[in-house]
Amino acid sequence: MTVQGITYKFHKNRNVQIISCPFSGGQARGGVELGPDHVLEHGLEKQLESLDWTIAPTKSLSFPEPASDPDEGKLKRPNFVGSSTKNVADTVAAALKAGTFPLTIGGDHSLAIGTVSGVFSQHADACLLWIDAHADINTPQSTPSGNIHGCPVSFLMGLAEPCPPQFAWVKPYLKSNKLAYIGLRDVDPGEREILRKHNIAAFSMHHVDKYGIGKVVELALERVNPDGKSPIHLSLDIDALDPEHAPATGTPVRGGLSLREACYICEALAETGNLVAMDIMECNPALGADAQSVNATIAAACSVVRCAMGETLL
Ligand SMILES: NC(=[NH2+])NCCC[C@H](N)C(=O)O
Ligand SMILES: [Mn+2]
Ligand SMILES: [Mn+2]
Repeated sequence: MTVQGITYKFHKNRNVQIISCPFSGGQARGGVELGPDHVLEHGLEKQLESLDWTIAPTKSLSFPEPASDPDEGKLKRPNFVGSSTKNVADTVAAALKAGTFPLTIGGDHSLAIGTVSGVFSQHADACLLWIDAHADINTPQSTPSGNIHGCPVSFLMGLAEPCPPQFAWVKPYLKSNKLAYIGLRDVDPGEREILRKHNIAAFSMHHVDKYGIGKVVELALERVNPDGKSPIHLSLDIDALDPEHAPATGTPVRGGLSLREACYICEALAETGNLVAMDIMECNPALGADAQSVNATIAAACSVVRCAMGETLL
């Protein structure tokens, strides 16, 4: 692939399927369902076109709320999240079957139950890079909040026992040696135990400071993709970034990634040539202190996506 005289070794097939997911059922704060429209209004499609991607007509999913949705144990809105994420899984799988790169814009991070299921249904040997302040690996028992956006990884790994019936369709594709985190700094006690028990590659902000982001990405890829052959799914929660850069999000945590560190992660994954899907999640335009902080958050989301799609690699 040559663009303006520059040869790219990554993203051999530059066809992207944007999947807009205005979904907020995995947490309690209104407004995260507005994220996709804001990101699209920021001009993401044009930006990707200028990076020489062919854009399939954007798929905008709609998520009908079930008439009745009682808690399942501690879990809130299990029917809504279960059916919505199934829809996302089918859409992501179809995008991959059609030879496109699924770029899913959330919406809250429970959507990743769908995106990751869709990717692993097509690429059984894939690995998952989860860039987030949070581990999102609570089980239905360990969740302190009952918000399912704090639980997707446990469902994907089959750690929820018994599995809530709304998520019986989720296959436990994700093995502990195919998952790596970067950016963690707010991990619940139950999650900490799970990460240790399963020996999951978890790089916190401490490791980013200690080793530098370049080394951390290298270490993460060594753990989940030692032979360099696995397809990579990148699931990026905008709250991985420091609230200075991305304040408009539901669960901000201070002391996060700089914009450049987040961009670097995306560039390094693009550079592998193995990136097959990306999620950008948890932008909540209703939560910025003012228009400027919303705009900064949306601009940061567009930046990291462009970096993952090849912008800054020359
Ligand atoms: N996707 C997110 N922003 N997740 C935040 C999760 C917060 C907390 N660990 C919980 O389980 O409720
Ligand atoms: Mn998070
Ligand atoms: Mn998250």
